[in-house]
Amino acid sequence: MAFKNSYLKKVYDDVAARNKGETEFLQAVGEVLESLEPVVEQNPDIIKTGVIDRIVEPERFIQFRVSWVDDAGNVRVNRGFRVQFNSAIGPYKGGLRLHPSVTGSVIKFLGFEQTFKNSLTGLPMGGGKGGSDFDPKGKSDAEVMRFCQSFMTELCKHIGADTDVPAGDIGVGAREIGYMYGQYKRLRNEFTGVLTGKGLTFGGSLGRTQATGYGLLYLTEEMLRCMKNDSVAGKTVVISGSGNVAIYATEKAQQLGAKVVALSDSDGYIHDPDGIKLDIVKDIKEVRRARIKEYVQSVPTATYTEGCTGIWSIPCDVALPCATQNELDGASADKLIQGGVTAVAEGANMPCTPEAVEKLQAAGILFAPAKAANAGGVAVSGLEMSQNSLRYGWTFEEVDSKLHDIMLGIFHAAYDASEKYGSAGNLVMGANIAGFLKVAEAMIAQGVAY
Ligand SMILES: NC(=O)C1=CN([C@@H]2O[C@H](COP(=O)(O)OP(=O)(O)OC[C@H]3O[C@@H](n4cnc5c(N)ncnc54)[C@H](O)[C@@H]3O)[C@@H](O)[C@H]2O)C=CC1
Ligand SMILES: O=C(O)CCC(=O)C(=O)O
Repeated sequence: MAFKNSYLKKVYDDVAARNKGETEFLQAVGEVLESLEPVVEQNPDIIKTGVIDRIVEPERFIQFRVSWVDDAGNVRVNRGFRVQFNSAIGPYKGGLRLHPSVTGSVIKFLGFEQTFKNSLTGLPMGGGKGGSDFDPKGKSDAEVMRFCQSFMTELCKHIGADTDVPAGDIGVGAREIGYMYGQYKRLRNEFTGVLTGKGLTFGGSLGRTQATGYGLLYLTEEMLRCMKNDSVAGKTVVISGSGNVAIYATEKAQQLGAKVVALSDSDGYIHDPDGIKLDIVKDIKEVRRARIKEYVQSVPTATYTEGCTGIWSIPCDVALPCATQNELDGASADKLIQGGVTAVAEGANMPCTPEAVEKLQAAGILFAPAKAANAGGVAVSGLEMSQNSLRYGWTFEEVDSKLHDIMLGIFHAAYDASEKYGSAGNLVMGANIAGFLKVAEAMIAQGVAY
């Protein structure tokens, strides 16, 4: 990390010393602190409030044992986490990830980012995140249910509709939220909006399934319109991943008139130059929970290639990384630039490495960071909380129109902050600053012992 400001360098060094080896968390903290240099320069009094020293330390970090019994009768043990990062502007809010790569560092980076993302939505939500190193791949429905029940048996002691409201993330969709909600209700005997992403028959919001992918395209469209007088229509788009975010990003991109030519999973990627047939992908991923390579059995003109990073060699106008953190590195950024990319927007959380972001920005590529670009999911989660509190449900069109307005608001908040703090068009800096300022103001108003 290259800090010009000695105070920010000291904050970063303290975080690095306290969180040794937590590379993902340190990467996320370093990026935000770098963005705050002009804020500290313009308002040196902020140092005395200690708000920056406080915002990088989670309010609470919970780690717990999750034991469950597999179909063969064996006892299995996983590690569960919930980080309650910041509650200055609302109850902790953020998803749960089930993936073998989950560690304390991954959960902390996600919870830290969530704090600023939630602030950008304009809704009253603090930052949190959780999950487990449980691997849902290859598990039966009954095993997933038993795991989710055991996980919630501990998690329910720490969450609540006005305290902390988890939702889905990688490996957690409608099925897992249903099992967890059922267990919460059994244990607590209360029907509240304690989770979002719920099924539509028990308090879920229309539009939550589509929200992150649709929101990503609403923001990308606004970025192209305002910064390049252009639009998504007619563009060739490459999207990584083939989960919730990637599928609904593809759907909205196609509705806006773009051609999506590639998708991937953790084994490899498909390239369909004629345009991805989304109904086939939905059947493979949402119904059969199978691998993306099966696509070429239905579409023989498409190709399948093993490995994840090759997808960025496919020439495109717009690239939307929607799989996982650090999936797009400096070499992949070079390939995208050579392939003529003009805009990159992050659907996943922190999918581009710092080197990739630097290269894309230096090449003049429009770049929308995750905190802004993928905030649509949590925004509609916030709308689900509102509907639960009202004991009411809005139509799909009502939710979608609010989502659209929120995403445009996020783009303009980030753009305006980038201008005000001297880096017009640098949306990484703008999103970090705009997200930070609201949380910081609330923390200062609430006093030092939060
Ligand atoms: N679901 C949501 O509402 C939101 C999700 N996100 C982020 O979006 C990303 C994707 O999440 P979801 O779509 O919800 O998860 P998901 O579990 O529905 O799908 C994840 C997909 O990524 C693929 N994948 C995993 N590692 C990969 C790799 N190295 N290369 C290529 N593909 C890989 C998986 O095979 C799967 O198809 C994550 O970073 C998540 O944190 C961000 C905001 C909201
Ligand atoms: O809907 C939510 O509460 C969380 C979504 C999420 O995990 C994210 O924005 O990364």
